[in-house]
Amino acid sequence: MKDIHILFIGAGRMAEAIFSGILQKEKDIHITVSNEKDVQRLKSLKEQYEINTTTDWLSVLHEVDVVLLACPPSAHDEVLTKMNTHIRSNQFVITVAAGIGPSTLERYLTDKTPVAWLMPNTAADVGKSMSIYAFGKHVKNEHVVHFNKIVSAIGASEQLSEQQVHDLTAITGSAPAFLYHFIESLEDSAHTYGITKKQARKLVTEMIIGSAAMLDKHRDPMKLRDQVTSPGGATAAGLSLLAENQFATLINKAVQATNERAKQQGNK
Ligand SMILES: NC(=O)C1=CN([C@@H]2O[C@H](COP(=O)(O)OP(=O)(O)OC[C@H]3O[C@@H](n4cnc5c(N)ncnc54)[C@H](OP(=O)(O)O)[C@@H]3O)[C@@H](O)[C@H]2O)C=CC1
Ligand SMILES: O=C(O)[C@@H]1CCC=N1
Repeated sequence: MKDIHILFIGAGRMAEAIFSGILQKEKDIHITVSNEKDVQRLKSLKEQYEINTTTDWLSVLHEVDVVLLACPPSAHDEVLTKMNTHIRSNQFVITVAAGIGPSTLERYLTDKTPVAWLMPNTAADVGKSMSIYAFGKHVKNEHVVHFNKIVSAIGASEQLSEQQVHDLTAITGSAPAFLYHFIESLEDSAHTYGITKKQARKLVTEMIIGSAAMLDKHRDPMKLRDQVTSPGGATAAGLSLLAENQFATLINKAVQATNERAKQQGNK
Protein backbone atom coordinates (compact mmCIF):
# COMPACT_ATOMS: atom_id res chain seq x y z
CA MET A 1 0.00 0.00 0.00
CA LYS A 2 1.23 3.50 -0.78
CA ASP A 3 2.12 5.82 2.09
CA ILE A 4 -0.71 7.89 3.59
CA HIS A 5 -0.40 11.61 4.21
CA ILE A 6 -2.77 12.99 6.86
CA LEU A 7 -3.42 16.69 7.46
CA PHE A 8 -4.61 17.46 10.99
CA ILE A 9 -6.65 20.66 11.30
CA GLY A 10 -6.38 21.41 15.01
CA ALA A 11 -3.29 20.77 17.11
CA GLY A 12 -4.83 20.30 20.54
CA ARG A 13 -4.98 17.44 23.00
CA MET A 14 -6.97 15.02 20.88
CA ALA A 15 -4.89 15.68 17.76
CA GLU A 16 -1.69 15.00 19.70
CA ALA A 17 -3.06 11.80 21.27
CA ILE A 18 -4.02 10.49 17.81
CA PHE A 19 -0.85 11.33 15.88
CA SER A 20 1.34 10.27 18.79
CA GLY A 21 -0.41 6.87 18.75
CA ILE A 22 -0.12 6.60 14.96
CA LEU A 23 3.57 7.54 14.87
CA GLN A 24 4.42 4.87 17.47
CA LYS A 25 2.89 2.15 15.26
CA GLU A 26 3.03 3.21 11.61
CA LYS A 27 6.09 4.19 9.61
CA ASP A 28 4.26 4.85 6.34
CA ILE A 29 1.79 7.44 7.62
CA HIS A 30 3.04 11.03 7.23
CA ILE A 31 1.56 13.74 9.38
CA THR A 32 1.14 17.48 8.85
CA VAL A 33 -0.39 19.36 11.77
CA SER A 34 -2.00 22.79 11.61
CA ASN A 35 -3.76 25.18 13.91
CA GLU A 36 -4.95 28.71 13.53
CA LYS A 37 -3.29 30.88 16.17
CA ASP A 38 -0.92 29.10 18.53
CA VAL A 39 2.42 29.05 16.68
CA GLN A 40 4.32 28.15 19.87
CA ARG A 41 2.23 24.99 20.22
CA LEU A 42 3.16 23.93 16.66
CA LYS A 43 6.83 24.63 17.38
CA SER A 44 6.77 22.50 20.51
CA LEU A 45 4.95 19.62 18.75
CA LYS A 46 7.49 19.71 15.91
CA GLU A 47 10.33 19.40 18.44
CA GLN A 48 8.69 16.32 20.00
CA TYR A 49 7.37 14.39 16.98
CA GLU A 50 8.32 13.55 13.40
CA ILE A 51 5.71 15.78 11.83
CA ASN A 52 5.43 18.81 9.59
CA THR A 53 3.50 21.83 10.80
CA THR A 54 1.75 24.79 9.20
CA THR A 55 -0.60 27.61 10.11
CA ASP A 56 -1.94 27.60 6.55
CA TRP A 57 -3.64 24.23 6.05
CA LEU A 58 -5.12 25.31 2.73
CA SER A 59 -1.63 25.44 1.21
CA VAL A 60 -1.06 21.75 2.09
CA LEU A 61 -4.56 20.45 1.33
CA HIS A 62 -3.78 19.42 -2.27
CA GLU A 63 -0.94 17.11 -1.10
CA VAL A 64 -2.85 14.94 1.37
CA ASP A 65 -4.92 11.76 1.20
CA VAL A 66 -6.78 12.29 4.46
CA VAL A 67 -7.90 15.41 6.33
CA LEU A 68 -8.52 14.86 10.03
CA LEU A 69 -10.52 17.60 11.70
CA ALA A 70 -9.43 17.84 15.34
CA CYS A 71 -10.63 21.40 15.90
CA PRO A 72 -13.60 22.38 18.08
CA PRO A 73 -17.11 21.65 16.77
CA SER A 74 -17.69 25.41 16.56
CA ALA A 75 -14.78 25.80 14.07
CA HIS A 76 -16.25 23.29 11.62
CA ASP A 77 -18.57 25.73 9.86
CA GLU A 78 -15.67 28.02 8.90
CA VAL A 79 -13.21 25.21 8.10
CA LEU A 80 -15.60 23.09 6.00
CA THR A 81 -16.94 26.08 4.08
CA LYS A 82 -13.39 27.05 3.17
CA MET A 83 -12.46 23.45 2.36
CA ASN A 84 -15.40 22.73 0.07
CA THR A 85 -14.15 24.84 -2.82
CA HIS A 86 -10.66 23.31 -2.73
CA ILE A 87 -11.04 19.65 -1.83
CA ARG A 88 -10.61 17.00 -4.54
CA SER A 89 -13.42 14.45 -4.70
CA ASN A 90 -11.30 11.47 -3.63
CA GLN A 91 -9.79 13.10 -0.55
CA PHE A 92 -11.10 11.53 2.64
CA VAL A 93 -12.33 13.83 5.40
CA ILE A 94 -12.61 12.55 8.98
CA THR A 95 -13.80 14.55 11.97
CA VAL A 96 -13.36 13.64 15.62
CA ALA A 97 -15.62 16.48 16.78
CA ALA A 98 -18.44 15.80 19.21
CA GLY A 99 -21.82 16.26 17.55
CA ILE A 100 -20.56 16.48 13.94
CA GLY A 101 -21.72 13.35 12.10
CA PRO A 102 -21.20 12.29 8.47
CA SER A 103 -24.49 13.86 7.37
CA THR A 104 -23.26 17.27 8.60
CA LEU A 105 -19.92 16.83 6.81
CA GLU A 106 -21.76 15.85 3.61
CA ARG A 107 -23.93 18.97 3.78
CA TYR A 108 -20.78 21.10 3.61
CA LEU A 109 -18.67 18.95 1.25
CA THR A 110 -20.89 18.90 -1.77
CA ASP A 111 -18.75 16.99 -4.31
CA LYS A 112 -19.52 13.45 -3.07
CA THR A 113 -16.58 13.69 -0.69
CA PRO A 114 -15.95 10.51 1.32
CA VAL A 115 -16.35 11.35 5.00
CA ALA A 116 -16.22 9.61 8.38
CA TRP A 117 -16.92 10.45 11.98
CA LEU A 118 -14.44 9.04 14.47
CA MET A 119 -15.02 9.35 18.21
CA PRO A 120 -11.76 8.30 19.88
CA ASN A 121 -10.46 9.01 23.35
CA THR A 122 -7.13 10.25 24.67
CA ALA A 123 -5.85 6.69 25.27
CA ALA A 124 -5.00 6.86 21.54
CA ASP A 125 -1.70 8.18 22.86
CA VAL A 126 -0.86 4.70 24.21
CA GLY A 127 -2.61 2.74 21.43
CA LYS A 128 -5.58 1.99 23.73
CA SER A 129 -8.39 4.21 22.53
CA MET A 130 -11.81 2.64 22.29
CA SER A 131 -13.00 4.44 19.16
CA ILE A 132 -16.46 4.36 17.65
CA TYR A 133 -17.13 5.53 14.11
CA ALA A 134 -19.63 5.98 11.30
CA PHE A 135 -19.01 6.37 7.56
CA GLY A 136 -20.68 8.70 5.09
CA LYS A 137 -22.39 7.65 1.86
CA HIS A 138 -19.42 8.05 -0.50
CA VAL A 139 -16.81 6.01 1.34
CA LYS A 140 -15.23 3.39 -0.94
CA ASN A 141 -13.09 0.39 -0.17
CA GLU A 142 -9.80 2.32 -0.52
CA HIS A 143 -10.99 4.79 2.13
CA VAL A 144 -12.00 1.97 4.46
CA VAL A 145 -8.50 0.52 4.08
CA HIS A 146 -6.93 3.87 5.05
CA PHE A 147 -9.39 4.31 7.89
CA ASN A 148 -8.69 0.86 9.34
CA LYS A 149 -4.95 1.48 9.24
CA ILE A 150 -5.32 4.77 11.12
CA VAL A 151 -7.84 3.52 13.68
CA SER A 152 -6.11 0.23 14.41
CA ALA A 153 -2.92 2.20 15.18
CA ILE A 154 -4.69 3.93 18.08
CA GLY A 155 -6.53 1.00 19.65
CA ALA A 156 -9.82 -0.90 19.37
CA SER A 157 -12.81 0.28 17.36
CA GLU A 158 -16.43 -0.43 16.55
CA GLN A 159 -18.46 0.75 13.53
CA LEU A 160 -21.89 2.11 14.49
CA SER A 161 -24.66 4.17 12.92
CA GLU A 162 -24.42 7.96 13.01
CA GLN A 163 -27.15 8.10 15.68
CA GLN A 164 -25.34 5.54 17.80
CA VAL A 165 -22.12 7.58 17.69
CA HIS A 166 -24.17 10.57 18.91
CA ASP A 167 -25.66 8.45 21.69
CA LEU A 168 -22.39 6.84 22.76
CA THR A 169 -20.00 9.79 22.57
CA ALA A 170 -20.24 10.08 26.35
CA ILE A 171 -19.33 6.43 26.91
CA THR A 172 -16.16 6.16 24.84
CA GLY A 173 -15.14 9.80 24.32
CA SER A 174 -15.93 11.45 27.65
CA ALA A 175 -16.23 8.69 30.25
CA PRO A 176 -12.43 8.48 30.65
CA ALA A 177 -12.82 11.88 32.36
CA PHE A 178 -15.54 10.39 34.61
CA LEU A 179 -13.13 7.60 35.56
CA TYR A 180 -10.27 10.01 36.22
CA HIS A 181 -12.61 12.05 38.43
CA PHE A 182 -13.52 8.90 40.37
CA ILE A 183 -9.79 8.22 40.79
CA GLU A 184 -9.16 11.78 42.02
CA SER A 185 -11.95 11.35 44.59
CA LEU A 186 -10.41 8.10 45.86
CA GLU A 187 -7.01 9.81 46.13
CA ASP A 188 -8.53 12.69 48.13
CA SER A 189 -10.22 10.18 50.41
CA ALA A 190 -6.98 8.20 50.91
CA HIS A 191 -5.10 11.41 51.71
CA THR A 192 -7.49 12.20 54.58
CA TYR A 193 -6.15 9.10 56.42
CA GLY A 194 -2.74 10.65 57.00
CA ILE A 195 -0.73 9.32 54.05
CA THR A 196 1.10 11.62 51.64
CA LYS A 197 -0.39 12.63 48.28
CA LYS A 198 2.36 10.59 46.62
CA GLN A 199 1.37 7.50 48.61
CA ALA A 200 -2.33 8.10 47.88
CA ARG A 201 -1.52 8.31 44.16
CA LYS A 202 0.45 5.06 44.27
CA LEU A 203 -2.28 3.19 46.14
CA VAL A 204 -5.07 4.30 43.84
CA THR A 205 -3.17 4.16 40.55
CA GLU A 206 -1.89 0.63 41.14
CA MET A 207 -5.35 -0.49 42.30
CA ILE A 208 -6.89 0.89 39.08
CA ILE A 209 -4.20 -0.67 36.87
CA GLY A 210 -4.78 -4.04 38.59
CA SER A 211 -8.56 -3.74 38.23
CA ALA A 212 -8.24 -2.81 34.54
CA ALA A 213 -5.96 -5.82 34.00
CA MET A 214 -8.56 -8.09 35.66
CA LEU A 215 -11.26 -6.60 33.47
CA ASP A 216 -9.07 -7.12 30.43
CA LYS A 217 -8.57 -10.78 31.36
CA HIS A 218 -12.09 -11.69 32.52
CA ARG A 219 -14.34 -9.14 30.71
CA ASP A 220 -17.12 -9.43 33.31
CA PRO A 221 -17.37 -6.52 35.75
CA MET A 222 -20.32 -8.00 37.66
CA LYS A 223 -18.42 -11.22 38.42
CA LEU A 224 -15.31 -9.25 39.37
CA ARG A 225 -17.35 -7.03 41.70
CA ASP A 226 -18.87 -10.10 43.27
CA GLN A 227 -15.42 -11.63 43.93
CA VAL A 228 -14.45 -8.52 45.91
CA THR A 229 -17.70 -8.36 47.85
CA SER A 230 -17.43 -10.83 50.73
CA PRO A 231 -20.94 -11.71 51.97
CA GLY A 232 -21.98 -9.34 54.75
CA GLY A 233 -18.51 -7.79 54.64
CA ALA A 234 -16.94 -4.38 54.29
CA THR A 235 -17.24 -3.82 50.52
CA ALA A 236 -20.97 -4.59 50.66
CA ALA A 237 -21.42 -1.71 53.09
CA GLY A 238 -19.70 0.71 50.70
CA LEU A 239 -21.66 -0.54 47.69
CA SER A 240 -24.94 -0.21 49.63
CA LEU A 241 -24.19 3.42 50.30
CA LEU A 242 -23.49 3.99 46.58
CA ALA A 243 -26.78 2.29 45.67
CA GLU A 244 -28.78 4.25 48.28
CA ASN A 245 -27.38 7.41 46.70
CA GLN A 246 -28.37 6.36 43.17
CA PHE A 247 -24.83 5.92 41.84
CA ALA A 248 -25.99 4.15 38.64
CA THR A 249 -28.71 6.76 38.02
CA LEU A 250 -26.20 9.54 38.52
CA ILE A 251 -23.83 8.01 35.95
CA ASN A 252 -26.72 7.67 33.51
CA LYS A 253 -27.60 11.34 34.03
CA ALA A 254 -23.97 12.35 33.42
CA VAL A 255 -24.03 10.35 30.16
CA GLN A 256 -27.22 12.12 29.07
CA ALA A 257 -25.89 15.58 29.95
CA THR A 258 -22.69 14.90 28.00
CA ASN A 259 -24.55 13.72 24.90
CA GLU A 260 -26.96 16.66 25.03
CA ARG A 261 -24.08 19.13 25.14
CA ALA A 262 -22.27 17.27 22.32
CA LYS A 263 -25.37 17.44 20.14
CA GLN A 264 -25.86 21.11 20.95
CA GLN A 265 -22.25 21.87 19.93
CA GLY A 266 -22.79 20.06 16.63
CA ASN A 267 -25.97 22.00 15.90
CA LYS A 268 -24.37 25.44 16.16
N1 LIG B 1 -10.20 15.80 24.26
C1 LIG B 1 -10.83 14.63 24.06
O1 LIG B 1 -10.72 13.70 24.87
C2 LIG B 1 -11.68 14.43 22.84
C3 LIG B 1 -11.93 15.44 21.94
N2 LIG B 1 -12.69 15.21 20.83
C4 LIG B 1 -12.91 16.29 19.87
O2 LIG B 1 -11.63 16.75 19.43
C5 LIG B 1 -11.72 18.11 19.04
C6 LIG B 1 -10.58 18.89 19.70
O3 LIG B 1 -10.73 18.79 21.09
P1 LIG B 1 -9.48 19.01 22.05
O4 LIG B 1 -8.25 18.48 21.41
O5 LIG B 1 -9.88 18.54 23.38
O6 LIG B 1 -9.42 20.62 22.03
P2 LIG B 1 -8.18 21.60 22.13
O7 LIG B 1 -8.73 22.90 22.57
O8 LIG B 1 -7.08 20.96 22.92
O9 LIG B 1 -7.68 21.75 20.61
C7 LIG B 1 -8.40 22.43 19.63
C8 LIG B 1 -7.43 22.77 18.49
O10 LIG B 1 -8.16 23.32 17.39
C9 LIG B 1 -7.48 24.50 16.94
N3 LIG B 1 -8.46 25.39 16.30
C10 LIG B 1 -9.43 26.14 16.90
N4 LIG B 1 -10.13 26.80 15.98
C11 LIG B 1 -9.60 26.48 14.76
C12 LIG B 1 -9.89 26.87 13.43
N5 LIG B 1 -10.88 27.70 13.14
N6 LIG B 1 -9.12 26.34 12.44
C13 LIG B 1 -8.12 25.49 12.72
N7 LIG B 1 -7.79 25.08 13.96
C14 LIG B 1 -8.53 25.58 14.97
C15 LIG B 1 -6.85 25.08 18.21
O11 LIG B 1 -5.71 25.88 17.97
P3 LIG B 1 -5.76 27.43 17.63
O12 LIG B 1 -6.75 28.05 18.57
O13 LIG B 1 -4.36 27.87 17.78
O14 LIG B 1 -6.22 27.48 16.21
C16 LIG B 1 -6.37 23.78 18.87
O15 LIG B 1 -5.14 23.37 18.31
C17 LIG B 1 -13.10 18.60 19.46
O16 LIG B 1 -13.91 18.68 18.32
C18 LIG B 1 -13.61 17.52 20.41
O17 LIG B 1 -15.01 17.36 20.34
C19 LIG B 1 -13.21 13.97 20.56
C20 LIG B 1 -13.00 12.93 21.41
C21 LIG B 1 -12.25 13.07 22.63
O1 LIG C 1 -15.32 17.29 26.06
C1 LIG C 1 -15.56 17.19 24.84
O2 LIG C 1 -16.37 17.95 24.29
C2 LIG C 1 -14.84 16.16 24.03
C3 LIG C 1 -15.80 15.24 23.32
C4 LIG C 1 -15.56 13.88 23.89
C5 LIG C 1 -14.48 14.07 24.84
N1 LIG C 1 -14.07 15.29 24.88
